[in-house]
Amino acid sequence: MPPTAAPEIKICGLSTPETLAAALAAGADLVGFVSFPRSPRHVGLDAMATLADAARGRAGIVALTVDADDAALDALVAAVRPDILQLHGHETPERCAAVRARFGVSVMKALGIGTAADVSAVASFAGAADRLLLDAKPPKDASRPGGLGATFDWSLLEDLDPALSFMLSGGLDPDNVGAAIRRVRPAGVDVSSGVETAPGVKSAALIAAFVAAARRAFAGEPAGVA
Ligand SMILES: O=C(O)c1ccccc1NCC(=O)[C@H](O)[C@H](O)COP(=O)(O)O
Repeated sequence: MPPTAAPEIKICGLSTPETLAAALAAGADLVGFVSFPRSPRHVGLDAMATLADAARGRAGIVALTVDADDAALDALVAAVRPDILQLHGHETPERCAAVRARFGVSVMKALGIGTAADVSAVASFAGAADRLLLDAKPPKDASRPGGLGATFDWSLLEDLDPALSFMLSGGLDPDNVGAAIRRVRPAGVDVSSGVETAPGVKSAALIAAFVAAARRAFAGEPAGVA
């Protein structure tokens, strides 16, 4: 599932049929399911397959893994049949390209941004992944590499090659996503914590508010127009 020219809105970390239904009803373009046992959003393969089947044809199905080996990805791809594999660990450009070639699915590579050096590294992934997701760099002692609800300094992205297309994530929520889109001009946005009432507990109301706010900003509506 290659990206289109239209902006993409992704709701990540969905784990129940009810909140998946809310994301689909709100018009999310991509829905993400987390395979990382230490995460409060982790779903096992059987549950992920059931959720994916409910979303198939209505939104792009994104399966998120962290430094998964081929055996783990074999099992996940066979069970879930995702449209996109989100690689959220330390995968290199070579590993991203190898995953794409082996499984024949689109790859979304998440990259943590905390310094100018992190921004410099982004370009090396451009040919190896179909989508680049720029996220807040997790602290060294973080329990997981993403889904932490932390923003990063968006001004760092001013040094990015303007020809590079990327999605923005990291601490977005219904209140700040419009400003983020107007300032950073990403090709898409991704949220998890910002549409939750507690870690792993998604809110249908917050999902709807997030998608609506992002759509308004992508449509070029000025801030303050509801
Ligand atoms: O959500 C998790 O628990 C998670 C665990 C391991 C790797 C990545 C994880 N989440 C990634 C995301 O949900 C998003 O792609 C991104 O990090 C934005 O998250 P948030 O700042 O919570 O909106």
